[in-house]
Order: sequence, then structure tokens, then C-alpha cells
Amino acid sequence: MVDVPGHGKVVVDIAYGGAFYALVSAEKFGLDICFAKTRDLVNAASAVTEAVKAQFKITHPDNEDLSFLYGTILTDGKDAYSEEPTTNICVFADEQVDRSPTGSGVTARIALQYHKGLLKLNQTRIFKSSATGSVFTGKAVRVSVTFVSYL
Ligand SMILES: O=C(O)[C@H]1NCC[C@@H]1O
Repeated sequence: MVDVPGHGKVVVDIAYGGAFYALVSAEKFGLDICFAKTRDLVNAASAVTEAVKAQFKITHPDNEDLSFLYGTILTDGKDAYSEEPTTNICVFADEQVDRSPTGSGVTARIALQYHKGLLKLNQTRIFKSSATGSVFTGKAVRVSVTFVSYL
């Protein structure tokens, strides 16, 4: 749960796909991922990024250089498996909008969907960018386990 100024307390997921992202349905901000103005989507995503950065410490188990939140991905909320594409927009770094569905972003979405039991290994999903309509496919191929010691 993150307290997002102007939006209140919002449940977001944090997932890693080569970079850490906050992931949340655009609907939580009253926005339709396909029809909302990009500026409004960017404002909502940036508010989430800033709130998560201020309220949570992001730690990569092996690499301190990767221990930060790279951005926020607003989605259509369609995380359960479907043959239909699921749409997202990735707002990363300094409020940049990716033209594509985002390589590291869809990897994070796949890891999260697998973690939630919504996607099986080798089950391909289609990801679409709401910014341009460009499409990626992706699947989880194996589970890797990293042990973290807090001693
Ligand atoms: O697709 C990617 O993973 C890169 N493009 C924008 C965000 C990342 O840097």
C-alpha cells in the first residue's frame, strides 16, 4: 500500500525484470489505459513512482546499482491469462514514456503474473503499448531462486 498524493492509499505491486517497476492498473486513477491522455497517464505514473521512492526501500539481492525503482507501469489490469493482448504504458527514468511495451517492463509483468499463479511456465502472453500499439510477446521459461541474507 502506497500513499499517493492526490490519490490516497493505493495497492501497487513491485516487480523486477532487469529493473524494478511499480505496477498498477490505470483504472485505480480513474484512467482508461487506451483512451486517456498520455499526459494524465504520465502524471499518475510519476506520482506513484515518487510515492514508492519516498516510502519504500528497493533492494536488489546481488547488485546495489540496481537497487532503485526505475519507473511505474500502468496497466489495463488484465493480469489473468488470456490469448488477448494486455495493454500497458511504461513511464521510466525522468518521466520518459516508452514507445514499446518495454522489455524489462513486460519481463517484470510476466514475473509478477507467474508469481501470482496467473501464468504458467512457457505460456506466452502478448503485451501492447498504449502509447503506440506496438506489441511484444513473452513467457516465463524457468524459476530462479536467489537467497537473501539479512544477517
Ligand atoms: O525496454 C526497456 O527495457 C528499456 N526501454 C525503456 C525502459 C528500459 O530502459
